[in-house]
Amino acid sequence: MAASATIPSSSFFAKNRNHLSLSPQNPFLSSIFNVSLTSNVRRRKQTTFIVLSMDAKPTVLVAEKLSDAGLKLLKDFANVDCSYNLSPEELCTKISSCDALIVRSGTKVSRNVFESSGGRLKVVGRAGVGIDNVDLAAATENGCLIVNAPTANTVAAAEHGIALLTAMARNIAQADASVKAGKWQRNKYVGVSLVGKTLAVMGFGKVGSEVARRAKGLGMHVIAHDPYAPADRARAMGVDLVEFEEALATADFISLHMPLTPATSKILNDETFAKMKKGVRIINVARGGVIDEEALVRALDAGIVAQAALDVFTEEPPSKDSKLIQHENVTVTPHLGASTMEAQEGVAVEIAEAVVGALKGELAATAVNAPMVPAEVLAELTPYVLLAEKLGRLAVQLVAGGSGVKSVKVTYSSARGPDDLDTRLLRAMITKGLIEPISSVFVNLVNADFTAKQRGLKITEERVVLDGSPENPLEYVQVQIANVESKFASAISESGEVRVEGRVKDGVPHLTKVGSFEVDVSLEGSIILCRQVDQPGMIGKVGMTLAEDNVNVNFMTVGRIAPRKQAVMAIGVDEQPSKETLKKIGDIPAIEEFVYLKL
Ligand SMILES: NC(=O)c1ccc[n+]([C@@H]2O[C@H](COP(=O)([O-])OP(=O)(O)OC[C@H]3O[C@@H](n4cnc5c(N)ncnc54)[C@H](O)[C@@H]3O)[C@@H](O)[C@H]2O)c1
Ligand SMILES: O=C(O)[C@H](O)COP(=O)(O)O
Repeated sequence: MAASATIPSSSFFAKNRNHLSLSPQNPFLSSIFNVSLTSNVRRRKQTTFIVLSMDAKPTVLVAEKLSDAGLKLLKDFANVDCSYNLSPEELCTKISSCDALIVRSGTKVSRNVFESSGGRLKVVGRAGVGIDNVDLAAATENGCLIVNAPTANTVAAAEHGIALLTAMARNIAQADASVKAGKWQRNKYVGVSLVGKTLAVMGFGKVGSEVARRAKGLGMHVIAHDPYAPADRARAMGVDLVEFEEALATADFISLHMPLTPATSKILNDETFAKMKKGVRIINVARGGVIDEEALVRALDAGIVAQAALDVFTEEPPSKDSKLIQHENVTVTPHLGASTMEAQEGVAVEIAEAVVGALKGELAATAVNAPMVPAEVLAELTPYVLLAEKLGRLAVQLVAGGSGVKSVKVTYSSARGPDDLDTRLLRAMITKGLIEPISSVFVNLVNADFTAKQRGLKITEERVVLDGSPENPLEYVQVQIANVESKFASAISESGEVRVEGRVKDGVPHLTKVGSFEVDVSLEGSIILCRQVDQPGMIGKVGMTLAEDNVNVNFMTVGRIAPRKQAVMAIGVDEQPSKETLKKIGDIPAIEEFVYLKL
């Protein structure tokens, strides 16, 4: 009857720069990928499992050119299929045999791609920043993790922005073409100076702030508009954060550095061009879609915009006879912002590490559609995450019929302040525990909230703040399911819900309450709950019945209202008892009800 810990301590975690490495048996691994070290690719209901057995490597499809350094990292871990220029149909066909996909901005990762993968595609790595070419909603619905490489090309993009700014101001591209055409037009290509001019940086994030820093070095007066940027960061760089309208009205140059979102789509349009200073110059190394390109042609023709320098387009490549591309006051490059040797090597390594990490079950620091939890927080939360899933599993199995579960309340009790506890991970795992035993749906950290919503499962969370030393992140977690009947009446609390409560003891999750009965059983193997009239010999009788079936008991406790009154016995078992054995337990005269629960 000795308890045994399921979570090794120090060897369990191996931290690296961005990730927390976890052993293959860990909760995140199974949560994100359902990886098994021993099984081969197999179907579980509708879900294909990724397999990391020694002889079955995952397959990574690299759909756009990636630097050798990144490819090498991938090849050390996976089978790598470099297939460039695939048509959408070819991509959909290939994807069903791939566990991961790596793209740049040139590949549309549409809903069709996720649906065609049949559940096998577990991670898409975007070797760059912008993820507007990936259908994030479809990825999330299909439980596919999206990671990007958000930092390695920042400087390259900023340098390209400055290159376009200076080239445009001095007509470099046009003058170059003219000289090569045998002309010598010194009067035609008189430029404008930058020093003392106002540059409005629209989007003061990574690239925008690097552009601002460089423009200050050129002697420009830099202002920025970004509704989400902290003013003190801008102030520290000598940049004034201003409202959108002010930026439009005062800038001599406008450089765009915001992501393409529904809010920024065509943010420069007829109406906004009309508010600009006559003769303004526009630089775009963000995304083509932030400008209404037809309106820009009109503004150029009207002389509102004197010049534009564009690296990105609504459609890439743009049509050859596009009026915008051919406009004599427009300088263009074919989406070269991130295209330096250094940046490409950087993004390739960054994305390869993130994809390999994700395939190993690590939580990526650059996850776009899953909770990003710092490694040290994750290390502390791990046993609680395991506890959360198991409590969800137990609670739903206690419900008669199971599927009527609609309203779940989770209570986290902690001596830490509410801001110190990120419950997204815990909520996702409770959701997984609640849904998986009663459905064919595969739930992971990526799709947990979506799946709960889709099933009409409302999960409310409550914090109980305890006095005392906040040594542990949590004291207990309680899961209550309202408006249901239980197949084990003793699991119903005084207030009428199915209730289970658990704690982590010495790093091991324990079930500590069922209904209003205190119990104490480590959450490993499976559990038998029996309600009986408290009397001598009960532990022996049940223990012997299990022993006769060669079922090993790993833990056993009795929680009772009072001596010789009603009691709930919780028994942890390593093996599944046979039906006959369970019947024999039920037939022991003092046992009033019992339930067998798989963890
Ligand atoms: N041309 C290229 O090759 C290339 C290379 C790198 C990045 N990019 C693009 O540049 C853009 C910026 O990249 P980043 O790495 O700096 O991203 P980032 O997330 O660090 O910065 C984007 C900034 O835009 C701000 N923003 C959001 N909505 C805004 C709005 N309505 N108005 C003003 N600001 C708004 C955000 O608050 C954020 O600070 C992205 O679109 C990215 O795809 C292009
Ligand atoms: O968003 C980005 O990172 C840039 O636009 C670069 O895109 P690319 O990887 O296609 O060059």
